[in-house]
Amino acid sequence: METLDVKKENGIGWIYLNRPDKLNAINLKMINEIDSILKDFETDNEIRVVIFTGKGKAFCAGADISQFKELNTMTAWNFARKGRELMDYIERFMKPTIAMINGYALGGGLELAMACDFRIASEDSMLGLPEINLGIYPGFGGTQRLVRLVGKPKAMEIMMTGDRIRADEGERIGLINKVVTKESLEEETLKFAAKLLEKSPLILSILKNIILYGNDSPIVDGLNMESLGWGYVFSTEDEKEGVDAFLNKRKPNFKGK
Ligand SMILES: CC(C)(COP(=O)(O)OP(=O)(O)OC[C@H]1O[C@@H](n2cnc3c(N)ncnc32)[C@H](O)[C@@H]1OP(=O)(O)O)[C@@H](O)C(=O)NCCC(=O)NCCSC(=O)CCO
Repeated sequence: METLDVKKENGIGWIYLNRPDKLNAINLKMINEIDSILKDFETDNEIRVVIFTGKGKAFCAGADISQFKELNTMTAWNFARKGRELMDYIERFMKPTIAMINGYALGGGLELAMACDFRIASEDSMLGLPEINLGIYPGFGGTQRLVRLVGKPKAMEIMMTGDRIRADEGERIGLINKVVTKESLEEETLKFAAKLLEKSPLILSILKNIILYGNDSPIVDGLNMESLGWGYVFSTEDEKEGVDAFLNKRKPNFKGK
């Protein structure tokens, strides 16, 4: 991979954005490489959680601005569409995803983090959607996802001023799940991932699906999906295992079946 470093370890698929000299700015090559590695992780039964992070001092400083001079209406639209489709894929990914934010998460970098299920940030991280300062606006889903995560007034302030916020402010407004020290970032992220690894991967996928699609639907449809799915879950081996383990006072061993 030209723009990524990838590793598979103890059930976790790691995706390191790897253009540190450009603060891991996202170009078309990176979009295609993330898409390709996610397809591999999706079908690899050993991988149960995916973690995104950045090499060097940044998580990701957004889309690669050096490419912008060559863009016209058609090619810019196409680039935004490709970026957005990747973020949609990450959001709908069958397995839990975590953004381990190690520094700047700006523009497309924050949009990538927002497409993940969870965001754990080091205390020195800075977050923002500064596109307005370039005379553009967020194009990888930020205009929609930030509003849903933090509410309209804060989202409008962040996007319309382009101001950066610190990780602790991000946690306060609900954008970040957990802020930790720089030194403990990986350890804390692994601790969080370990909780997910203990659960049934099958039931986690179903639950994620219901939360996401339900959130985009009228509540009556979301509630209906919930109860239908709840019934379905009782036909799985993992439900039998979980209940049996509880009743017999032992730890469950979920198989994802
Ligand atoms: C993140 C900032 C504040 C860091 O500033 P600083 O520490 O001073 O580091 P720099 O010298 O600025 O950056 C080092 C190196 O990386 C290049 N770079 C940084 N960001 C980008 C980028 N987004 N695209 C391309 N290249 C980038 C920078 O040019 C330097 O390269 P040299 O060759 O050494 O000159 C600061 O870098 C910053 O503000 N970056 C831009 C953040 C931004 O506006 N992001 C939004 C992009 S648009 C977008 O994401 C559309 C999708 O919605």
